[in-house]
Amino acid sequence: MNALTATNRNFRYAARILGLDSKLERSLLIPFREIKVECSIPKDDGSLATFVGFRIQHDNARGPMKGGIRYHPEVDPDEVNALAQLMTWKTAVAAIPYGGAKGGIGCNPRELSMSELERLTRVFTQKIHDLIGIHRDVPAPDMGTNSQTMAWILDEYSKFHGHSPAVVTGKPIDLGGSLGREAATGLGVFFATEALLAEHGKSISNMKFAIQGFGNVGSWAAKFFHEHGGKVVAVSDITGAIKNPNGIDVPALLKYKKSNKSLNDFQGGNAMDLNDLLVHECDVLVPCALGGVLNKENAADVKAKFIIEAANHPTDPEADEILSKKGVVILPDIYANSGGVTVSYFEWVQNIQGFMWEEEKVNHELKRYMMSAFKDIKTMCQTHNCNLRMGAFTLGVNRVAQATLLRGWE
Ligand SMILES: NC(=O)C1=CN([C@@H]2O[C@H](COP(=O)(O)OP(=O)(O)OC[C@H]3O[C@@H](n4cnc5c(N)ncnc54)[C@H](O)[C@@H]3O)[C@@H](O)[C@H]2O)C=CC1
Ligand SMILES: O=C(O)CCC(=O)C(=O)O
Repeated sequence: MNALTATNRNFRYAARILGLDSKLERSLLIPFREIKVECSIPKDDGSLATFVGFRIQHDNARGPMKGGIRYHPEVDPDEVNALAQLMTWKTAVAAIPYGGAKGGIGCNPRELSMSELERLTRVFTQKIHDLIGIHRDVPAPDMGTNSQTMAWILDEYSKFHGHSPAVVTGKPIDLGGSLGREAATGLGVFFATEALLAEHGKSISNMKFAIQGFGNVGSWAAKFFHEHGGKVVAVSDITGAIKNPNGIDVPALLKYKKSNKSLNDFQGGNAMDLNDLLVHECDVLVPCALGGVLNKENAADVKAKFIIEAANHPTDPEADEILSKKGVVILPDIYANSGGVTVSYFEWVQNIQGFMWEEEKVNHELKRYMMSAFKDIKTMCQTHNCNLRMGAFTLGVNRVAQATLLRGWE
């Protein structure tokens, strides 16, 4: 199912549970602004390459719009639209004063040189600079982008508007980035998993984890699970997948990946088929890569008892139904991966304050926000007798609806 259809369906279901007025429902669903730009750059060999960039600004009732920028060949307007909408509900679930947005460029960053990536990022920034801003829309990294990408956006934006560190988050520390932001999504995933397992009388220790994606989110999450006694029994990325029933030595894998840029031929496990990771024997499945990976084709074969949605919309509604019938507990994306945007908020606050927090304070505050959101979601689940996804959706949608009603339309 298309990402936007799936996200709209979840939103409509939540709106029905909340009994939202149909006009308000329509107003919340339609994005505030959709930006599509042509980005042409000279390649290193002198030839011209043209890419299409998007920034979808979904909603700003609760504050400046916030969300990452993705570089991936499959970026399309519907997916960016869905991801922008998810950011609106996510920032509301996290109770941070933002709306939602998302951006992306349809490109394969693995096939572009550093200087080509820099030119592409600068051209994209030139096209959107007057529509983003510290109190308007604040980008951050997502799949295929990182702190270097944010540094280029900051530099290009500052040429038009003066030095503005708070216009992006997930920046390098030397440019005003926050301590703890790089690890934040993975650490938030760890706190969220700990809270969910505790509800079920379990702990991270000795649970078996299968992790799809070993980039920013997946590698940090794996590190935290491993450090707390979890057994990471399978890991995959775009280059391959490995398994080890006794638990992979995650620090050794991190070192291997850093020097080899690939998981292939890692000696601490056996190679397995990429697609088998999602149905591998484990207690906890943690998708940390693309959307829509759990669908009606593979949901019935999932062995995990818990799914932690570290990626955005990894489970489509058809899979949701199959998995819930099997009794699999799913911790939804708009809560599970909200640690990233929460520490982005701390970064923005630090930039505005002109004051840098200790990493310990960042992580302490992150845990506090994650625990508080979990409690709020559980309350919604009890109030509306619904699962965790609808608990999170009703929580987020209700907060945005209240802000919208309070502001009015005049
Ligand atoms: N970076 C962040 O702070 C946040 C990221 N997310 C979400 O987490 C997910 C991952 O994002 P990042 O880690 O930032 O991206 P990344 O670009 O750092 O890493 C993505 C990983 O997925 C792997 N991958 C791609 N296709 C794959 C496939 N078919 N099978 C297995 N692995 C595959 C890549 O090789 C890479 O290891 C995305 O859905 C993103 O939207 C959500 C919240 C915050
Ligand atoms: O850190 C941020 O502002 C956004 C992170 C993001 O794109 C996401 O949570 O999906």
